[in-house]
Amino acid sequence: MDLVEKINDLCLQTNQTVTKREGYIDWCEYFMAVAVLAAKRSKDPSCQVGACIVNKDNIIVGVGYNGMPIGCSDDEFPWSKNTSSPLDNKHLYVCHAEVNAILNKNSSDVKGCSIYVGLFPCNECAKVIIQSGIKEVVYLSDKNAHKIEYIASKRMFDSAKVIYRQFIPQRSKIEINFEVDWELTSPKK
Ligand SMILES: O=c1ccn([C@H]2C[C@H](O)[C@@H](COP(=O)(O)O)O2)c(=O)[nH]1
Repeated sequence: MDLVEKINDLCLQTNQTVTKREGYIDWCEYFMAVAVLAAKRSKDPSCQVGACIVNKDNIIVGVGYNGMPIGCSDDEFPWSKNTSSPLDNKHLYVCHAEVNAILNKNSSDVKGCSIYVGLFPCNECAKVIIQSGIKEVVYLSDKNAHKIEYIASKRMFDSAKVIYRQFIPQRSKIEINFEVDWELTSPKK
């Protein structure tokens, strides 16, 4: 319990005005955290990407991460790249996080939505993002900015008027603790 929570707890016990909790995460942190959490489902040993699509009402309408297509076993299909045999390269098979998030949508479409992604989208994802009507891309890392696929993404986004902006975290981490003591956090009866 932090100081404000302790004061509020005291206020609750003595029937005094209680102020709202501090330290809560804002919308952008929340959506990017969902994308980062989704990435933890990825089986790709070298790069885990997550994506979270949000509508204008701040409702999450799709989440995805990079993985093998349904029915293509994570244990049978390759996770290597730079292989001598091109057919053993993961890039031929993996569905990208952005595409999975769009395909997983729980709304009729994703027009006008924003997509939060760990990694700036490649050119193939950029095409799908544009065609789906997504209007904003918020990304954490642009580590591939020098590669032609990513230069092409920006060229297409600029032409199609899809806004892209980097998410600059105001905190280095958000902790998820499954061992919450609900007795301590619940208001007293
Ligand atoms: O926009 C993108 C770009 C890449 N991915 C996925 C595809 C792969 O599983 C990894 C990239 O692997 P590397 O080892 O860095 O080549 O990321 C994606 O989901 N979205």
